[in-house]
Amino acid sequence: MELHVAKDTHQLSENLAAWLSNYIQSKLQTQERFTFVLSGGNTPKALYALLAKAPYNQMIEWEKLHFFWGDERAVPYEDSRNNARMAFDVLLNHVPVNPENIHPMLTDREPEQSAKEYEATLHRYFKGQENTFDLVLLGMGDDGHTLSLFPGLPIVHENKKWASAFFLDAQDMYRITLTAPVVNLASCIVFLATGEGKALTLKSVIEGVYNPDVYPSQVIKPENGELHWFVDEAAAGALDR
Ligand SMILES: O=C(O)[C@H](O)[C@@H](O)[C@H](O)[C@H](O)COP(=O)(O)O
Repeated sequence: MELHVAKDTHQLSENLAAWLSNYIQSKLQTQERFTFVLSGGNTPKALYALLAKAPYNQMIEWEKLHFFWGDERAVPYEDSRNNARMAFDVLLNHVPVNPENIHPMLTDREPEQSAKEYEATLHRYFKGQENTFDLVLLGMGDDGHTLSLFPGLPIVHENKKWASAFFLDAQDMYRITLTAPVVNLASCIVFLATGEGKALTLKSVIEGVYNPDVYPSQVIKPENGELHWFVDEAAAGALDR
C-alpha cells in the first residue's frame, strides 16, 4: 500500500489528476484500452473537474478509456444524488470518450435487474482475463464504508457476485454496488479521502485490526494489484507517520 499525502484538498486533487494521467498513459503504451471505475460522492468532483480541463483533457487518450461506476443510488438520472449524473456533468460531457464505452449502472429499471445486467457486462468485458479493471477509484465515508458496502451489512462479505443491489434502510433507497471480489481483482485501486472527520476512521482502516463489519473499506485488498491512498493532511492527522 502506498500513502500519498497532500497539504490540502486542492493540492490533493491536483496531485491525483497528474498521477492518474501519467498512470493511464503509461498503461496505454502497452495496451489498447483502459478500464476505469469512477467513484460517487462529493470528494472526487474536484478531481473530475481537473481531468476535464487542460492539460489532462488533451494529455489523456480519452477514446481508449472505458468507464464504469463503483456504485449508484437507485434514483433517476435527473436526481442530483445520481453518481453517473455527477460524473457526466463534471467530466464525461467534456472529454471525447466514446459513448459506447461508458457504462452507468442503470436506474430506469428494478435495481436487482440492473445489478444482474451490470454483472453480465463485467463478465463479458473481462472474460479470460486474470485481472478486472485497470483502475478503481474509491471514496471512503466517515463510517468506513466504501462503494455501497456499509458497516454491518451482508453485502460487505459478498464473495461471488460482482455486482449486487439491496435496500439501504438508513437512506431509504436502493443501492447498486460493485462487490469486493471484482474490485480486488483490479490492477490498481486508489482510495481518495479528505477531511479531519475521516482521520480516526482512516487510522482504524489502515492501521487497526481487521474488522470489516465495522470498517468495510478493509475488505478492499487487491489480489495482485496496487493499492494507493490519496489523502490530505487533515485526513492523515491520526496516522502513525
Ligand atoms: O455513492 C456514494 O456515496 C459513494 O460511492 C460512496 O462510497 C462515497 O465514495 C463515500 O460515501 C464518500 O463520499 P464523500 O466523497 O462524499 O465523502
